[in-house]
Amino acid sequence: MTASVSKMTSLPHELVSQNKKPLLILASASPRRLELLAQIGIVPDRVIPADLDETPRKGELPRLYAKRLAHEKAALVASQCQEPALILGADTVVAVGRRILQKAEDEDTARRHLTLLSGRRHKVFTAIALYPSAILPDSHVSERIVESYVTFTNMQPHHIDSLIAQGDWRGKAGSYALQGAAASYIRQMGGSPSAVIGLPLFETAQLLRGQPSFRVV
Ligand SMILES: Cc1cn([C@H]2C[C@H](O)[C@@H](COP(=O)(O)OP(=O)(O)OP(=O)(O)O)O2)c(=O)[nH]c1=O
Repeated sequence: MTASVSKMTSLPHELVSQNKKPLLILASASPRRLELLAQIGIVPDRVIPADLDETPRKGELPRLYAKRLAHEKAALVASQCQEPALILGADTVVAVGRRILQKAEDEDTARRHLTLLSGRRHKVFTAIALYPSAILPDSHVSERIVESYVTFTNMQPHHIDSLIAQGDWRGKAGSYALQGAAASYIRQMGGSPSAVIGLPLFETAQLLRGQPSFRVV
């Protein structure tokens, strides 16, 4: 597995002894996650994407895959962090039964995903994990996994072609964006809209409120 994270500079240890608020680090390259955090008034001190091999293990179930990746992203950044910090990792997985629809690399794959999703209900699992850096006292690892479902109406090939042409499929699990043009084909959804878009806001705020060293209003 290849893994890398940008180098961080360390801060003086007085920060810990003075019990100052730790940094919040978002371990994600997803612009959606940053926007969603901003929606609840949270601006991370740093954004440090974790560069991981995201290949599912053979036979890995979607829920466990999402959970594993959220933990791995947060743990990787935490392991290389020299400052008192809380590190938030997240992963969103679109699943049809046991089948995981990963972010498509090309239009043909995205078209296959949308064709599969057309006229049926699927699940979206988003896992979040919050890790303290080694230097942060009185903190613990915490996690939440949120299961949502989304039902697409029947889409004709020209509807799918139009979605593909608009480009929303890029970088999205399942090759669609609930927050984009695909919404005009989504008959129903249940669970957490913010989780489908990448970060369950209620659960994220819960995790942060549960950390003694971090205050969220
Ligand atoms: C289903 C769905 C997914 N998505 C996005 C959220 C995530 O950014 C992405 C799922 O891929 P992820 O691997 O969870 O996240 P990422 O690769 O964007 O970022 P990182 O791994 O660095 O944290 O799909 C939407 O924006 N809208 C949707 O409706």
